[in-house]
Amino acid sequence: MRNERLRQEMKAREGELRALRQQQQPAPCLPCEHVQENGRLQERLAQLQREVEEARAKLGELDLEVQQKTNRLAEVELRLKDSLAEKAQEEERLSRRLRDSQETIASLKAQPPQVKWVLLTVVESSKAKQALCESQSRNQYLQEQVGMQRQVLKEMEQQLQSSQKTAAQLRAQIMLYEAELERAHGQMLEEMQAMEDEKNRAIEEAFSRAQVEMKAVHENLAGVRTNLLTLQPALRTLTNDYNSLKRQVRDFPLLLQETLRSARSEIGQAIEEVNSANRELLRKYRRELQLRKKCHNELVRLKGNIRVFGRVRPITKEDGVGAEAASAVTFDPDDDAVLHLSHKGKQVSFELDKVFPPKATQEDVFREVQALVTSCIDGYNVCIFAYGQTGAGKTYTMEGTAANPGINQRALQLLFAEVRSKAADWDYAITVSVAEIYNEALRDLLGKEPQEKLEIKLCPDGSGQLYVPGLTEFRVQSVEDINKVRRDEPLRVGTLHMW
Ligand SMILES: Nc1ncnc2c1ncn2[C@@H]1O[C@H](COP(=O)(O)OP(=O)(O)OP(=O)(O)O)[C@@H](O)[C@H]1O
Repeated sequence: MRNERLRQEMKAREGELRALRQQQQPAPCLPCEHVQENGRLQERLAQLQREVEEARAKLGELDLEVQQKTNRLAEVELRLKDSLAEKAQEEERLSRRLRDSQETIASLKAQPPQVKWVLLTVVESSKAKQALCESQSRNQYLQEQVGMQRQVLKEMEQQLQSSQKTAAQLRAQIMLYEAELERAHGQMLEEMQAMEDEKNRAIEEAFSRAQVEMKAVHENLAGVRTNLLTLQPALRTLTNDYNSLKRQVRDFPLLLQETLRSARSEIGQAIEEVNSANRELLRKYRRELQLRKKCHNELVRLKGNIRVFGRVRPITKEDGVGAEAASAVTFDPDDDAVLHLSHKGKQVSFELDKVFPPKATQEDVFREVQALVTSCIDGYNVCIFAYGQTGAGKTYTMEGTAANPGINQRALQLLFAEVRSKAADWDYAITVSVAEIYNEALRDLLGKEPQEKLEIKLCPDGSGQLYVPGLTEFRVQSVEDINKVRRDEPLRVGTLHMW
């Protein structure tokens, strides 16, 4: 009963396992840890099934063994029964023969007195003699018969005794057989009980293991289900995204071809436009270049290649006091190119390209030279330098102050502004070098060895240009870069070279 119940429970668990496996099968999802966990659970289920199969096979073997032993026992019992029946029949037959013999003996014992009387009467006549002879012979025969019967009786008694002995032996043997049978039966029952116990134990162990595993499987399955439920929206979103991406990928070559075609035509059109614009710009540039060169040449022709400006600074307390200090320099109100200097009572006049009076501002001075800066950008060499006695205002004019910068700062601002405005069409490289000529010696003020004397040489390209081999150059991108270089080594001379 218990085995049957366990079998039914095992069948029910197997059914649950199959149902779980079927539930797990249709979940082809993305490769994730749940799939791996499913794989592990399936392996575990397969292992449990194998264990159940093994237990079932073992149970079948035990059943077979019990069946064989039961059959053997039934055979032995049957043989014993047959043997007992045979013995009982033999005993019955012998008893019957013994009874017959005893009856025969008893009947023979009852006959003798009649025979003796007949013998006496027969002696008197021949007939009697004959009868006597016959009786005698008959008597003889009967006696022989009696002897024979006695012999038979004796034999039968012996046979009976031997049969009784055999029956006793058989009974003892039967008892032995019965005892042995009982013992074998008990042993068999014990073995059957042990096997039954072992089988039950194995089934219970397998069942409890299966229950534990089933519980774990259920828990894992619940977790997997929960994860699947939480993953389903994400999976749906991913599937939608994937489908939309697939559509995009499918349509992409067409879209790409279309886009490339339109881009090509746009680019071709743009290139054509740019080319025509470039051609137009080039034409304009060449025209402007020619115009500028013409202007420059005109300027040079009109103003001369070398221009000399005079600037009279305001009177300071270092100039002394008095009328002489105040009236040392006078101007012609009608000509800004003439300067009169009073020297020892005589007036000396100087004619220059332009004279800046004390009231002239830094902007006024720079306006006069700023065309030279643009000439520098156009490829002409320009040199602006200040000359004068100590305190004449060279540094003020060239460098100026932070609040009121001079030619240098303004020229650099203009230079970089011009370069920036042309940056789309031109590449400019601006470098800074600072050199000093003092007592006929040329020194590199930005070099590592400022005391080292350098030389001025003619360019070997035959252009007639001068250059200083080994002069340190710094590439600069802005006015601030130049000022930084100059902060490290301030210009000692108020001179600006551009080339
Ligand atoms: N146009 C001007 N307006 C106002 N102040 C000026 C002007 N020119 C020069 N000064 C002032 O005169 C003084 C001397 O000028 P500055 O130092 O420029 O002379 P310098 O020629 O460079 O002298 P040095 O050769 O000795 O260096 C300075 O205080 C300067 O501010």
